[in-house]
Amino acid sequence: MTLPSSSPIRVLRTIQQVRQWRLSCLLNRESVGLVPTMGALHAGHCSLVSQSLKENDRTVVSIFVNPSQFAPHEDLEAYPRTLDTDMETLSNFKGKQVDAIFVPKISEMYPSGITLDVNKQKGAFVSVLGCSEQLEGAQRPQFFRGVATIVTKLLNVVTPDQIYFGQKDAQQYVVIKNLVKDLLINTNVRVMPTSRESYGLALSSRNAYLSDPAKKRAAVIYEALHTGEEYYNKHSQGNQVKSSEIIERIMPIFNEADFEFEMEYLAVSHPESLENLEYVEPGVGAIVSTAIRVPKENSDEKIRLLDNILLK
Ligand SMILES: Nc1ncnc2c1ncn2[C@@H]1O[C@H](COP(=O)(O)OP(=O)(O)OP(=O)(O)O)[C@@H](O)[C@H]1O
Ligand SMILES: CC(C)(CO)[C@@H](O)C(=O)[O-]
Ligand code: BAL
Repeated sequence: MTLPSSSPIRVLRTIQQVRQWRLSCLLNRESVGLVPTMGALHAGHCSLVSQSLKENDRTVVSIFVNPSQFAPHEDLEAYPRTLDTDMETLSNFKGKQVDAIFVPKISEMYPSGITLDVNKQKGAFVSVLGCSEQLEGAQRPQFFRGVATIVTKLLNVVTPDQIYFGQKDAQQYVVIKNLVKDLLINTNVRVMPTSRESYGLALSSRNAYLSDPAKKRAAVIYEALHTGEEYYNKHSQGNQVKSSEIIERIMPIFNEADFEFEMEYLAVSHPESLENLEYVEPGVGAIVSTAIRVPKENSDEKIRLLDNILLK
């Protein structure tokens, strides 16, 4: 896990190293962008990095598979870890380069230790009020608390001018925006559009669990959401549109899919509060989001994928 000695990218492993790096940026009056990731980098992550490179003097990418956002039965152990390839990917940006990669150990980020059992976690974990019990929050109760905790820690360590998230994990960025606002954290939360395969499937590190044919089949997720978007765009010219009508356009596409899937939720939510919406008002808009478990090829195992569409 090393970069070529000629690489200008600094690999920071401790909080102290990050703080020193950050201080040097401050002394040079350089703005800093932070892109938090769990690694297994793909073009979606790279779009966040490119944006940060454009908008800041310096960019740091964190790579940390955060245990506290996984429940004990989830895929923490199996989660793809491809640090060498990730470092290569981050070294290969054309033009302006990433300045630093932060790759902390678990003990660095969780000095009081950590257990995956949310009821036994000690130390300062960040509770998220409001939207934590809906959608992802209902399906993965530990998820928002874990994400809010690690992102707060990263913000405390890096103090970036801007922090970058992807539209794909819509509920995550809504939670983070609320957290930054409510805890009066001095950073700008930037959200970048979802990068997709040419056939529509949202890029995701967990796609690595699927074969190419299984990924192609999973493209039905985007096809279905896009059908809902088209319906909304056609009927929303100055009018509110009933959420149930949007859902009624989306569901048949899923039902015609030629594989067995499990839908955890399909919801039309307010873009800022994530409250369930009965009607979508043009100008206010909505997030139509879904979590689907799609089968791996030749296996009973199902992989959980997220996607969403932003209605304007
Ligand atoms: N397809 C994508 N387009 C744009 N941003 C993305 C995309 N996929 C992930 N991101 C963003 O990259 C950041 C890091 O995400 P993460 O490392 O968890 O990757 P991921 O692909 O979302 O992984 P997972 O499969 O675990 O959901 C998050 O802000 C996430 O929203
Ligand atoms: C924001 C994040 C890096 C926190 O671990 C993670 O949830 C992710 O990659 O989306
Ligand atoms: N991108 C979301 C990270 C997670 O599912 O844990």
